[in-house]
Amino acid sequence: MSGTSSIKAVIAIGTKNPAKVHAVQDTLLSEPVEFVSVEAPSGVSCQPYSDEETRQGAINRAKAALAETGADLGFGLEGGVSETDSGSLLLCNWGALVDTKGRVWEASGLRIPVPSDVSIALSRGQELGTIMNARTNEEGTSKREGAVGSFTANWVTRKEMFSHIVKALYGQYLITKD
Ligand SMILES: O=P(O)(O)OP(=O)(O)OP(=O)(O)OC[C@H]1O[C@@H](n2cnc3c(O)ncnc32)[C@H](O)[C@@H]1O
Ligand SMILES: [Mg+2]
Repeated sequence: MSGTSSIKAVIAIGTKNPAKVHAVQDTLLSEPVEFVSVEAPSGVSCQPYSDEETRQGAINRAKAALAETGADLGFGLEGGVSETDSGSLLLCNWGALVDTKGRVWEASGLRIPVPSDVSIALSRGQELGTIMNARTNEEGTSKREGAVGSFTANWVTRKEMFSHIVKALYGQYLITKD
């Protein structure tokens, strides 16, 4: 049987975390693309502690995912916290999309205050995922609803939050790629 097969762009996703992988795959479901997910180093600390570090982690992951796979596009998504002028913490999340020409598109997502008990644990050097597991008495919260889900009674989940970033990245890419 012969058929016409359209050539699909391959998108590499720089993580194995299902909350992030599904955010990309489900958001771009109707686009002419294929997906591959790979562990990609963020090149920043496990728990980024500023907007800039979180943003850089997303860019590094996107570039590493592209380099590891030879895909057409690479997505990097990174979660972190950033300090306000008054010293309190906000959850922050960043995404980057890169292409084979070295172009980079960026977007950040929802910011929401981190409750003070969680902030204190973070300031002692613990990773947010670990703190949230202990706080909810569950394992793998960062792979599901995430801290943002816990702080919003699951009105905003980690996947949904990253989906918004993915839309902002892909939309920017579509209008500037040519
Ligand atoms: O496998 P990777 O992709 O690294 O997935 P991760 O869950 O470790 O995700 P990040 O490195 O991007 O996140 C940094 C830390 O923040 C935690 N985290 C959990 N939920 C989060 C949320 O809603 N926003 C930001 N960070 C979150 C996460 O578990 C990590 O400890
Ligand atoms: Mg991580």
